[in-house]
Amino acid sequence: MSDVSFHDLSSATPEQRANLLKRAEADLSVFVEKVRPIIEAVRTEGDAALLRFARDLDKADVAAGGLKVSEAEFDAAFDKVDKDVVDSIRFGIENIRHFHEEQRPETMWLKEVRPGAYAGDRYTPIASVALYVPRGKGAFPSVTMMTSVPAVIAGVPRIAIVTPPTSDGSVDAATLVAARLAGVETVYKCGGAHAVAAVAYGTETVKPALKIVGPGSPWVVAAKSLLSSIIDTGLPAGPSEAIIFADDSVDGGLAALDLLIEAEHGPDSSAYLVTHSRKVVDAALAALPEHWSRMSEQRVEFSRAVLTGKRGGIVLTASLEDSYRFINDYAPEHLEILSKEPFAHLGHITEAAEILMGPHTPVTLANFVLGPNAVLPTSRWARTYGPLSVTDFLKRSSVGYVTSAAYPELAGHARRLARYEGFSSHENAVSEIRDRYLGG
Ligand SMILES: NC(=O)c1ccc[n+]([C@@H]2O[C@H](COP(=O)([O-])OP(=O)(O)OC[C@H]3O[C@@H](n4cnc5c(N)ncnc54)[C@H](O)[C@@H]3O)[C@@H](O)[C@H]2O)c1
Ligand SMILES: N[C@H](CO)Cc1c[nH]c[nH+]1
Ligand SMILES: [Zn+2]
Repeated sequence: MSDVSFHDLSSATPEQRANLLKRAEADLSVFVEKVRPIIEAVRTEGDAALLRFARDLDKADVAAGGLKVSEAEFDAAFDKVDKDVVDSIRFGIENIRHFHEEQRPETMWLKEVRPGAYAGDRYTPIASVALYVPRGKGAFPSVTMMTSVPAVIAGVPRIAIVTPPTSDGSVDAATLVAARLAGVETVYKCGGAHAVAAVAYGTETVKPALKIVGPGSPWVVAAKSLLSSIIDTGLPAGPSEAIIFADDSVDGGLAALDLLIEAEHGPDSSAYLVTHSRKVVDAALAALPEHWSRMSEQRVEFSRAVLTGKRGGIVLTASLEDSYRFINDYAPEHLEILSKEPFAHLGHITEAAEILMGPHTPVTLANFVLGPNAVLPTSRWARTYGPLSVTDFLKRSSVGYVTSAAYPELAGHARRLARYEGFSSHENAVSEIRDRYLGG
């Protein structure tokens, strides 16, 4: 398809190259300004604002008093969802659980740092967490699985899902099935910026939470940025993005197939095929029309917008090293390494939130059922954040214990440093005054 964006890195200026790294979240200013009054309305009006935004923004008819999903709605969801889909949700949850159980740290460890002096860490669950499950350009039982399972493993006592209602005022049935199978029973029918405000401030129905995690549209991302001093907003997960990296050992048609996976999320997604092989580029371009012919109209529209726009397409590099450099600069949310020898490339990649190895590990598998978490940092945040994990639902306290035998040596050194820093009370607390009380 000739209108697919094509970028030849060997002739790109530094500015053109820098532009390729920009995501939709690079400029949230328009969203931030629109979101500000939404947040204020939820803060001051509570449930009434949530019901109004459900009607005006989600086009959903939620009854007064109906913001929380009832037991009966949960039960009915199991009748609505195809049994095979329920089986696949169970299969996914099982793998996600196996994977995340490995992440759970020991409740406490203590190390003897000096004879008789101990120091370590203790982990306890965060008291209350909200899980954002999107429902704009698709339904996301998978996000329900990815957020709920680690929260339950961490032992968070109060977990609530917030998700936009559909037009009849219900919540996507598979989302409810996934929530219950993962062990979460509280679901509120609100989404977008208003949901973030609701869990930050609390309303008559929605209990406030200490933290919100989960991906969302720029509306959600903008609200999180405005509310980050009220509620912990966790890792930044915005519109989906992927790099499909191919060396010259694979078919470009396959690379094109996988390029479309994340490109179909929405027009604000980002997706590049990165390769130094002309042969791969030509085969990918030739294959795209056939792949598009097998997709729904809406997903063609979304992925075409991405691949013909400023945040997607094909990047032809000068060499393998140039490909590695571009990928590390870009720091993608999802990275596929399409190669007969994927592990030969792995050591060259340091900046990517998820790295999927070889042609049998397409992004789809990891999005749904492989086990690792598919809630991942976007917009280059993979340079400092990792995927959502059990530790996102825990907090860490340091623990120290000094015995009388170890005390004198530590006190002597601490005293000197306290004096140097000019803290007389700190110093007194480890001087001869303290010895008086300890009977020494
Ligand atoms: N990074 C990740 O881990 C990850 C995982 C899954 C999905 N995603 C991404 O999450 C995003 C989900 O977005 P989505 O749109 O499907 O669902 P969403 O739930 O995030 O957004 C829909 C909400 O936005 C609100 N909204 C829509 N238009 C609005 C307006 N004009 N003013 C105020 N609010 C408005 C709606 O009321 C609705 O509640 C996608 O971009 C997807 O790619 C990311
Ligand atoms: N690709 C998304 C994360 O960016 C996860 C997902 C769920 N469903 C489909 N895709
Ligand atoms: Zn996806």
